[in-house]
Amino acid sequence: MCFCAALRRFQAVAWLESFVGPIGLLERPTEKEFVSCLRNGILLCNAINKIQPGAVSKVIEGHSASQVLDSQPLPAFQHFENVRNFLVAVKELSLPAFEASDLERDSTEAASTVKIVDCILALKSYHEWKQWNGGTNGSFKCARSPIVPRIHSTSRIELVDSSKMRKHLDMSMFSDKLSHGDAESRTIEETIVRKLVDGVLDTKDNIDGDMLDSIHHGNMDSAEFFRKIVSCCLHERQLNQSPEDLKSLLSSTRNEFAMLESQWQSDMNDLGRIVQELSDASIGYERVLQENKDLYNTVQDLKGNIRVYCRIRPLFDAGEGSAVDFIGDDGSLVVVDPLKPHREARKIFHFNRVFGPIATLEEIFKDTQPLIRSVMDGYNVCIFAYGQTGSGKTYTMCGPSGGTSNDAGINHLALNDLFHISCSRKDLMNYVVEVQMVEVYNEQVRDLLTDDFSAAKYPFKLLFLAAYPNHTSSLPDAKTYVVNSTVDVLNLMKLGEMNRVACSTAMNNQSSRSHSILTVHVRGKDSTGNTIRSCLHLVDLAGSERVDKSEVTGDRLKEAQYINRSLSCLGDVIAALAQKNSHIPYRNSKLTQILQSSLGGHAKTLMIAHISPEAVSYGETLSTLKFAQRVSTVELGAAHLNKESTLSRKEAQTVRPRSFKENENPVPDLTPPRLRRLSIESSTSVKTEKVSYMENNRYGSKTVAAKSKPKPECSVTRPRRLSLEGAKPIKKNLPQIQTSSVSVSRIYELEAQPCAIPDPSQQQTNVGNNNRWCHSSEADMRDRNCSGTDSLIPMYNSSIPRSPTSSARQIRRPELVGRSRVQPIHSPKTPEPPSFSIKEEVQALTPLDLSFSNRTQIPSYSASTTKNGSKIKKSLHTIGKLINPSEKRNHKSTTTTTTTPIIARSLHMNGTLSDIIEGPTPLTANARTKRRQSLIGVQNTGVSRRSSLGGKSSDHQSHSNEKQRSRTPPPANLSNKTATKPWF
Ligand SMILES: Nc1ncnc2c1ncn2[C@@H]1O[C@H](COP(=O)(O)OP(=O)(O)OP(=O)(O)O)[C@@H](O)[C@H]1O
Repeated sequence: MCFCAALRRFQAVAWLESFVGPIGLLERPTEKEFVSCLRNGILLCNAINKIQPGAVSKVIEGHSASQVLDSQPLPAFQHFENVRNFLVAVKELSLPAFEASDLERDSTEAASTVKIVDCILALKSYHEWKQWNGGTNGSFKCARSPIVPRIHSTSRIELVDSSKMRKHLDMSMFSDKLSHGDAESRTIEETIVRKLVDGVLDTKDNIDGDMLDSIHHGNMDSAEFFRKIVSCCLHERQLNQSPEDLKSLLSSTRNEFAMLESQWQSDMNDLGRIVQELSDASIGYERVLQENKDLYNTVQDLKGNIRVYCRIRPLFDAGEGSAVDFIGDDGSLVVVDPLKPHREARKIFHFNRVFGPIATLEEIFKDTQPLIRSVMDGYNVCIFAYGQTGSGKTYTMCGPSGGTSNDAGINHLALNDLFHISCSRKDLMNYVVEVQMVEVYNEQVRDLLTDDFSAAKYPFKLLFLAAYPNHTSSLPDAKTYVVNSTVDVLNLMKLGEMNRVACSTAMNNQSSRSHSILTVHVRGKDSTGNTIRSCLHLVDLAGSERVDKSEVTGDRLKEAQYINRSLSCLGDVIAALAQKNSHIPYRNSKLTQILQSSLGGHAKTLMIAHISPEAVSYGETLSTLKFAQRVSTVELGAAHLNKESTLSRKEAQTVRPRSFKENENPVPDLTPPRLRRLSIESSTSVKTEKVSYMENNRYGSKTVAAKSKPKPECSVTRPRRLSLEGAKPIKKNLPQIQTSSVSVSRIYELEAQPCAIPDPSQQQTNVGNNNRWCHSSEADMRDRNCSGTDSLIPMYNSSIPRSPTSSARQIRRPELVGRSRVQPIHSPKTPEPPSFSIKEEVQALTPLDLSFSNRTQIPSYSASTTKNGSKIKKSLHTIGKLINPSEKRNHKSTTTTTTTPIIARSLHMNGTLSDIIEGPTPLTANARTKRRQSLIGVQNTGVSRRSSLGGKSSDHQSHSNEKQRSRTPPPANLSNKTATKPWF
């Protein structure tokens, strides 16, 4: 039996009944009943006419359905006419037809019935298509019947595939094959699937025609087709589910969803925990990195390394090869000789930062800013530009056009920043900024901010700051101007630049022939009375040059030799510092003397090494880079904070010795401590006492406070301070020092008391405009040996170019665009030689001043050294005891360092204070031995310890001794051109 055909038949009957009305058949009629019902053609004609009105124009009505069922034969013509008309109409609609004979009663066959059923179902599909489409859109394409059965026997059905060979689906064959075992199991499986497909096809009459085509053409295999059908059925079933089913489905879905949700929640929690852990780890890592960085910086700060930046000037000729091969973000720099890139190996250098040719001044300043800011916190800072001539030092320090506000250099930006900070902290602290500007030209120090350039003004004498702790300037004779804004400083800088010696050379048409030093002194005082004092050196060195390249002669050649020599001395100092030598040859040049506090003191120092990338400068570039690399290894020791608290000042005042008056200045310490030789651990306490001492000096008080609170770690400096306490008798003969002391203390007093400037007309153009710090009266000014005109600063027209000249720039009096008054603060004058009676002094001393008595007695010994050798020995012994008996052994070396020079210096205090001014010379062990021998009369050399600076022939031996001690060469003989070879 053909299950599929039967199903389709029933479907056709059901449709006919629903479409044309009751046809008198059961729900599932047999083939015979089905055919009989249709035989007269009336039902078929009615159906097609209903679909396509008028398709069969005349339907011949015949027997009723009951007559048909009664199997009464109809007249043949009637039967034939209706069926023929119907088949014609069907063919016109391009629907599958059948043969009229298929409706013959006695010839009922499965195949013919199938055709009739196909035709009826095609009509149904056409009707549905027409309804859906309205019959207007396209033409109806009838799906082909999936099966055209041919019945061979009652139990055998042959499926005809339209395109392929026939396949037998025979149940008997199926059962036969089942018994053939596994070999044919696959075929069986296929067969089963096909059977199922048949069933589905019978029920799913609305299956997409294309899908049917696909399976018939073999484009889709049966299994796939079946899967699609089943999923479709399942879907339908779900849609047709009852509300209860849906409810249960909903609740189960909800449960599933809740479960998924909780699962998702817990997964998210896990994920969150993991992300949190990762984030914690990453934050921790960042923190550790930051800590490492901070620690590294702290170590660097403690070591006090000089920071070194390198700046590369752009090529003048863009087509030329550059010596710079690579610039790394980490401060590495690779250079190679552009002329021999293959033969010469590349050289790698490392600095704190490297700025390429396109780096702007703002970028450089950004990295420099923290240093400058620390000036306002009380640290001394030195920034100096180094490099060969024409490499861009002046460009960096002063800006492209010499420091105009449009193109600001480091100097300008730094001062801008200082004033900005000063302004932002004005509620917390009152700052006072003073400026000095000098140049070192041919080993002479000249004030660039003076309008009096008579030769008598220079050379200046230099102070050793360590010997004058109450000074922030080593140049007391250079004019100091109080400034209130960057504009003030710019005006002063313009004046300084105008006065600076510059000329044209083959290497640079505006070559600076001197080292210029702009010094900014900062004093700050907060509401509680705490003060800070610091200074910022901004140094534009003259460039090293090869005289053969710069093609200079005459005066220019002499200048070049001086420049090279002083740079060579700078190199010597750097080398000695890098090697931690006991002797640092600061005194070999004025430049190193001035920079001593920055290079060897506890300052923060930054060197900006400049290089020219041209091939012709490759040799000098290498020299500069090597020098800079070496500088970066120099350890300065931790930078000192120059801060003083009110407490320490009060403490010092309460224990002030009875025998001394206010405003009496002690003799400066002759033997400044080598601060950088002190251990970092003790630096804080030393610093505190030092500051206290400094302030005491400022107010003319004494430093007995230090004595009243002995601290073992301060033993290095204390004896020296004690030794200064007894300077009162000497001070009587030092009126200028006394005056200057008043001046400095007045500054602090006047800070809170604005006072009038004597000449109101001058007040109008007062660049400094600093009432707080001006001098109170003309008398004061006279006291300070300062005339009214001294305080007048000519304001030069900024448009005046710094013209290159073939000779050293004459000190021109440029056009004045206005005269402004900046109140100069005069530093103390150079003290005059003391002349005093030692005996008187000894009598005047109290037991408290025993240390000083030792010191003051010593000059008398020096006068009679040969007679009183034993006294000297005794004196030395006493001094040793006074230092600190318990520490004498432990600090043997430091004690010697601090005391011996005092004695040594005192021994040679033969009535002039020039020695004091020039400061002490650190002594090596060898020198100390010699000195001691001379003291005890074993060997009296009688030589002066004058430094190489200004050393006269009488100092020759001392000089040669110094030469022996120092590993650095003596000052070159300037008359000898070949002798001026740079250190590097
Ligand atoms: N970064 C730069 N960008 C553009 N031009 C520069 C730069 N640096 C320097 N120059 C130019 O190079 C020339 C030489 O510069 P500068 O005078 O600053 O050199 P210097 O090192 O100070 O020389 P000297 O030591 O002889 O005084 C100037 O014309 C300057 O404008």
